[in-house]
Amino acid sequence: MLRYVVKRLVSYKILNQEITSPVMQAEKEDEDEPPPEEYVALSDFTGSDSDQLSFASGDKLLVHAKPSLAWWWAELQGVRGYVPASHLCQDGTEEEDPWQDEEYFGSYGTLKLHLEMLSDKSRTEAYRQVILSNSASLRSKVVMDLGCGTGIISLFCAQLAQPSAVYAVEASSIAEYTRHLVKQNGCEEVVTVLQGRAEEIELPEQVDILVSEWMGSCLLFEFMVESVLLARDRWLREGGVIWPSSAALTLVPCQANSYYTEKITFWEQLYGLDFTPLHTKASDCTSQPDFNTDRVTPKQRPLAQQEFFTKPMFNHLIEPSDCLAAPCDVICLDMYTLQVKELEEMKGQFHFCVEKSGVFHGFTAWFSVRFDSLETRGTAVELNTGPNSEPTHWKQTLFMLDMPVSVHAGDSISGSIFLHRNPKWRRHMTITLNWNVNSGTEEPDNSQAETKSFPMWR
Ligand SMILES: NC(=[NH2+])NCCC[C@H]1O[C@@H](n2cnc3c(N)ncnc32)[C@H](O)[C@@H]1O
Repeated sequence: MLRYVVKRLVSYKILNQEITSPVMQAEKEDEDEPPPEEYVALSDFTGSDSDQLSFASGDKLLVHAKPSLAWWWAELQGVRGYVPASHLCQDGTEEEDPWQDEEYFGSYGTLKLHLEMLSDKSRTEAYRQVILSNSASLRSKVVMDLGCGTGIISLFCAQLAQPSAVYAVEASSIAEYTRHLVKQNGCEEVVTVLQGRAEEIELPEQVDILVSEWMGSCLLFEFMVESVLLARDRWLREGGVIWPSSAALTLVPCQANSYYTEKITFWEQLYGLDFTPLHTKASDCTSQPDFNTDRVTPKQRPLAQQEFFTKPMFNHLIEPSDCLAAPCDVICLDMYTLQVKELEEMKGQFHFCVEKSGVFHGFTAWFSVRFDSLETRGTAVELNTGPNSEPTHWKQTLFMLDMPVSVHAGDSISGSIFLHRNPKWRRHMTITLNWNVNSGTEEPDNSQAETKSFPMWR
């Protein structure tokens, strides 16, 4: 999953080399400007200041430049201005599959991804422990392993328990090798590898257990969870068990001094020169605009923050000492009742009591999943990807504010998190954080409400 993201980021990197043109490019009028691209407005937008261009759903805009991922320089009926990229899509001629399956399953057809996942001992041992601790109850049961990859979970089932059948479903070309691995380990009597998408393959029977390792960055990126829910509804018999049984997304306000220093403070003193205009736009405006909001366009948002803090940092390792408060589970999923339509927009609230003074650089997120025991009164197994557990290949995800805030013990940080699935790119989402910092000493002041949206990754 992260490797998929890295692959995407590589392609984004190539993309960014094309479009990391400074804002001035957006205003450049000369003839070598590349021809504008035509986009269609998905919804209405009303600009909030003079350099933003308002439009209505269905309007055809000409996009002249993409100086940032969030704001583009576009034209409508001869007038140019900044527009929010999230409101636009290329007209219907765009052929690309919204699930990007060719690239997605192509990336899982390489050993690189499976090597990394199998190298993650916390992840792989958790699934092994689930099978081992439920081996007696797995006797004579029918199992579906959705997205089996190299088949490790299916092989655990055949090696550690005596199920009557395991259907190992894998859409990528790795499935051809998975069949060899099943035979090589003497499991071909029990394990049947079916190559194809779980949504499209046919099983010969209903299953008693549906097991899958589907979790992505911030729990949901890749949205493979949708495939698990569809398989649950189609193949899991009444009273069957789904592993993981539940999942939680956890959030904490945090310091991120080294990352902030590396990307922002770095510009303070460079070889005796002052590069601070790259991280502060104070000179351009009388009052420093509030960068932590979506309303600021590239012109107001400093270039360094725009380039380094627009997207989440997906391979962050947070130290427990960087946590400014006790972490909070902000979104909890019950895999037995969760519906696909609920994946479009998920919301969680939080209220953090700051436990120690420090700099509030942003939020860090991670997830945990739980595997209910098949045995009555049996012990559940948990896989936790947070800072107090053994590190996993998921690491944690860091959401940086453009402007850090000093906080003190006794302050509170309250607000909400929105996971908004991308209506067009179905494996992607935007995570919007809304927060208020309230000093422990003064009356709560809601005018400090902040909001910032982070594309993951489109
Ligand atoms: N934890 C994750 N985020 N990804 C790790 C597991 C992903 C594995 O499931 C396969 N896979 C993903 N979706 C599907 C699907 N709908 N049908 C079959 N295989 C799938 C994919 O090819 C890969 O081998």
